[in-house]
Amino acid sequence: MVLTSNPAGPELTDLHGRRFEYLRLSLTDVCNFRCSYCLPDGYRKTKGAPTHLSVDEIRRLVGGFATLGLWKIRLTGGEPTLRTEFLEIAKAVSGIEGIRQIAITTNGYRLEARAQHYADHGISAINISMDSLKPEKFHAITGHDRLAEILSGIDACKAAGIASIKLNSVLLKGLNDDELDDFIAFVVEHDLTLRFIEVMRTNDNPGYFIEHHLPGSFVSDRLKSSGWLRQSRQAGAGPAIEYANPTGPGRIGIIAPYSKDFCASCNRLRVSATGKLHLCLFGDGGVDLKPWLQDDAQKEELIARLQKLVAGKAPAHLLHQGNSGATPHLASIGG
Ligand SMILES: Nc1nc2c(ncn2[C@@H]2O[C@H](COP(=O)(O)OP(=O)(O)OP(=O)(O)O)[C@@H](O)[C@H]2O)c(=O)[nH]1
Ligand SMILES: C[S@@+](CC[C@H](N)C(=O)[O-])C[C@H]1O[C@@H](n2cnc3c(N)ncnc32)[C@H](O)[C@@H]1O
Ligand code: SF4
Ligand code: SF4
Repeated sequence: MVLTSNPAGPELTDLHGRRFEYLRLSLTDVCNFRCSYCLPDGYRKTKGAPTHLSVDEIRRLVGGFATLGLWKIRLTGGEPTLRTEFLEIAKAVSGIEGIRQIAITTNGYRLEARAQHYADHGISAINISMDSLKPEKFHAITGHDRLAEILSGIDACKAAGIASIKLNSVLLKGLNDDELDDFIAFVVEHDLTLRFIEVMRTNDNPGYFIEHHLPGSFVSDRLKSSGWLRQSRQAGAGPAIEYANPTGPGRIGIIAPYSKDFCASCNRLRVSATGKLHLCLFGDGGVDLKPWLQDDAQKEELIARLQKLVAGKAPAHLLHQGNSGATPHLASIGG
């Protein structure tokens, strides 16, 4: 039996029997990196683009979701830490009744200096993107020579007592697939979890996808042959299948959206930086929630709207048919 986190209250469910307890909230589309699979030409401002949600709008939004049983919020982007009110937002969200975890996904920007502030403002889980352990290759993939900063940022997160620290590496044929053993040695040495993400096709990267996509089995075959043990999924966890080192510390996860039944256990929703609800990473253009975030008195209306919209979530993405929905790149929606 699955226990609900909101036993007395309403829930967010869809017609395929999935319950949603995890919100990925993008704080900004802006990014300072130029990852080759995401924003190879860097962030470009579009004229007349809608403004991002204010702190008050975010508070109302998360309050509505929390009433519907969502307890985990991941702040993402673009690069979420570039948002000037980042700490204020983290603090505001962590104080909302029912919210049990504030997580962030970051490229590690200024992490060493800021990790303690993050912890002090209620952030207890940090996922850090790190696509290579070789400085030159890291630079080539992200457009920035900042691997050393990430490494010292990881140490700072540990020192700040961040309870969960994970690394994300997009698995890229011909770019970092030769580093698999180095990544494994790194997580064992540093007692960390690293997840390999299969590169996903978006509307902007079809050629790149064909050139660099590698199935997650490239990693799982290697792990299984060395005796790594597949773990069961934790409550509220993302879609990664994780393996534990049989002889010591370290975990490796695989996020394989092209694998069978990947979407059957989908437990997350997304809201873009401008306040659009996206039912799927590869869905349509999203539904604007801003009109229901203007006054605290709109909460009942917001909740009713969320329940109605979420009920209609599609069963799965259509990536196998080469259909990435309306998603130009993952920075537009927060990954
Ligand atoms: N297709 C798809 N990819 C996802 C989904 N969730 C996460 N990913 C991919 O995995 C990347 C890293 O996810 P994270 O931001 O670290 O979040 P998470 O995997 O939910 O992390 P945990 O909460 O620590 O389990 C995302 O940016 C996406 O590229 C999902 O629901 N669908
Ligand atoms: C969109 S970024 C946003 C947060 C932050 N800027 C970062 O890079 O961690 C979130 C995650 O999406 C991953 N990502 C971006 N584009 C991707 C793609 N096309 N396929 C797979 N993962 C992708 C990144 O590697 C990163 O781990
Ligand atoms: S993956 Fe993250 S860091 Fe890289 S360009 Fe996209 S949003 Fe920026
Ligand atoms: S692709 Fe869409 S339905 Fe599938 S797991 Fe991701 S968000 Fe959920």
